[in-house]
Amino acid sequence: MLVEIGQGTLLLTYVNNPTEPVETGDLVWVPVRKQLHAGLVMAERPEPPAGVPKQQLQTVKKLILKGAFSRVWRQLIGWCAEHTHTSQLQVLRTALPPGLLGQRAGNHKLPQGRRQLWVERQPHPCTQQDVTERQQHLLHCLDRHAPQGCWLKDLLQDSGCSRAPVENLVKAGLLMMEHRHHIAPEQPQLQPSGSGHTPETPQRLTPDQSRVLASLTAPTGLPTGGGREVLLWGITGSGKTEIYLQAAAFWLAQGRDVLILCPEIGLIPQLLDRCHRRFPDRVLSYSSHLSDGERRRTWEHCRHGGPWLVVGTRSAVFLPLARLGLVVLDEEHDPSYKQEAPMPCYHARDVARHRTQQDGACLLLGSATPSLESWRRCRAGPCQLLRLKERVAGGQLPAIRVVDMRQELARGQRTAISRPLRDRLETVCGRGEQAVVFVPRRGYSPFLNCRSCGEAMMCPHCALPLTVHRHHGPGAHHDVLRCHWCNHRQPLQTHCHQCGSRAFKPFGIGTQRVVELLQQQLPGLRLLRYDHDTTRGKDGHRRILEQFARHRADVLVGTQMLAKGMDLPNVTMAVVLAADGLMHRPDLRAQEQALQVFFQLAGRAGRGMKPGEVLVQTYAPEHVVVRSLVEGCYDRFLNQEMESRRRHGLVPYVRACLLRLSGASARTTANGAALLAAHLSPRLHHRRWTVVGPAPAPVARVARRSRWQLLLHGPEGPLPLPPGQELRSVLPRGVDLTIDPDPMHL
Ligand SMILES: Nc1ncnc2c1ncn2[C@@H]1O[C@H](COP(=O)(O)OP(=O)(O)OP(=O)(O)O)[C@@H](O)[C@H]1O
Ligand SMILES: [Zn+2]
Repeated sequence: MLVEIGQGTLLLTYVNNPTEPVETGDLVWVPVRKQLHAGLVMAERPEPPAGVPKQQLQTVKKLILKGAFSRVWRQLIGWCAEHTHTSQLQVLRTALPPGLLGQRAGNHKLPQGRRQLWVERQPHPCTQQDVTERQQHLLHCLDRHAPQGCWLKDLLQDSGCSRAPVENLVKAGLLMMEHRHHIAPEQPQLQPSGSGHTPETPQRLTPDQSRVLASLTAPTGLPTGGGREVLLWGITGSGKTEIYLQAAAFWLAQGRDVLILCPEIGLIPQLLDRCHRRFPDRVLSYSSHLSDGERRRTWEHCRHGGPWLVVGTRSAVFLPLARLGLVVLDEEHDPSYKQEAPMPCYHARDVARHRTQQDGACLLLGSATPSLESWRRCRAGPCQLLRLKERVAGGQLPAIRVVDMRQELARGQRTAISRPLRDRLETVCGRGEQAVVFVPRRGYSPFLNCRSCGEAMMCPHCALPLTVHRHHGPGAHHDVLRCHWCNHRQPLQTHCHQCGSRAFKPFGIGTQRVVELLQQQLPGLRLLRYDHDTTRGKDGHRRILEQFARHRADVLVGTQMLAKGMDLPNVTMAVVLAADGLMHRPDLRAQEQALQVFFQLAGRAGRGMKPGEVLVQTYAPEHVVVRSLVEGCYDRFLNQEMESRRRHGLVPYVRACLLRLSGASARTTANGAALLAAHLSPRLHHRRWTVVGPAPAPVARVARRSRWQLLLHGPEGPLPLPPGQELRSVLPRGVDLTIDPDPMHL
């Protein structure tokens, strides 16, 4: 029994309830220290665990929900645990909505619903006997429309059969049938607050879009049970979203559920609005914007009724949708699909792929700038490639102009806003059009230097400089220092703690600073800021985007969230204020990711009838990333990068795994890393894996904890790691270990 107590989750053993026996997958009440807690039955065993006398075990109190978790869903959790080297408990903690387990007897209101008959394939059929034609037809209907099972009444309706052949199949051991609670979809969720949606009809597809949709929905001829994977590589503004929606309509019409994942919470409101307009009553959402109760409700709805269209972020990939037909990963290249911490360090794309294979569903990966991993899967075979090479309205991709900041400097221009940028912004906004300006960092400036000794102000808890944030009061402003990693805040000091000097200078630029500079240099411009600090709260993203869409501002200055998904016809200019920071990060994927962001950002300009333009400020105009952007050659970049990775034996041609250690004591953590390396090396060597390190992590201390890491490299295939328990037993007390297979940052 899995029981959540306080912050932790435990696996406990109970005696089954004699009057109302419970089974694997049921949600039940169990006593823990004289209080009732909700628990999930994970497995049934004939005997108590070794060494535990049966009379010491307590008894299951009461059933809450029969069959709360299906066999297929539990298999998914098991697979994910194995794949991420995590316990099933930890995967469940990520996969379940907050507060589903736990001690909440009072407010634990799960919808009860009516009891109805549920039919599914017997997982291990024990007979091989012949079936009649009618029975064959029934099995075929079930496999095609509901491989995970369905309500008896739906199956009868779907197949046009009577109940007798179903019962015979149950007798023959090919099907199983049981009572479950069926919750009618009386109140599908929850339209976003304050938005009355006018229904919307599908758009007439362009010939290119029609071709893509036709191949997506064509019968595959795949044997039942197999999944299918498609990469939709469509340039920005080529109408991918419309294809997602029409593909969703196709699967919904067949009674199958559809899941659309977005990499970032800021993208959800717009997409959700469109889905609500297109499919009133069918739409659910699941992201951390929702309250615990709302998330639990979505979860519950997923198990019943439907078919649903769910829009969500990463963890929505675990929702218990029973008849999954289509999973879309929009912006599939986005690194936010990977969970870095806490464990399980899973990639939503891998989980989605496994699910779609399990359920005989379609996985649709959409991007204007596909990841190297997905591109490789296309070339190697398992993934089908569909392309959209034109913008919907036949509009051109915007022209890209590079401003060489070295020349600007030589001309005596010392500010971050170059002359060409100032001129273009003035012209564009003077015409009544709008611009977006991308700045990689938020805040006023990324760090504060002492002018006398050069010392940067560091966070007292982390090995990182503090960021300057400016607060504007009436008529005055004051600065505070903040750590973006541990949230530490402190007032600006008046003198340097190293040399006593009072001369401080903020270094580098963040979004706040750019707004201030633009205000000074183009006083008439109306500006809005779009970053983590200005989009707090439930409707934060929607609020700012709506203001901008209503032309309450001429320029939107923001971080990466600006680059994604925004579809505003009046935006004709996109600006990369400082390209260099992103391109030169010490990371294997730095170039690929920088180019992805730049292409995405460029794609925001000129989406309507008016042509767009892009301006990139950089000190390295001849850099391969800048050149690829200017020439519009993402393909070429991808192929060259892939060839270079192959030649040098780098991911994705090899596998990697990062072992991250952290502990309060620097010495003990370093010691732990060395012990772990010594323990692993012989075993890994044997399997042709190598250990790089131990080394301090790139950020060697966060929130007062030291961080070390071991990087493992080896041939493709399974990770030759012993179980996490064995690894942890090598470590000194107080040192934590995170296992991150296929890490995004190398
Ligand atoms: N068949 C169509 N007819 C008319 N307009 C369309 C059609 N398909 C899409 N559009 C419109 O074209 C615009 C761009 O489409 P969409 O946002 O789907 O592109 P996208 O490929 O998802 O772009 P990005 O990758 O940049 O987010 C939208 O305003 C959309 O409403
Ligand atoms: Zn800190």
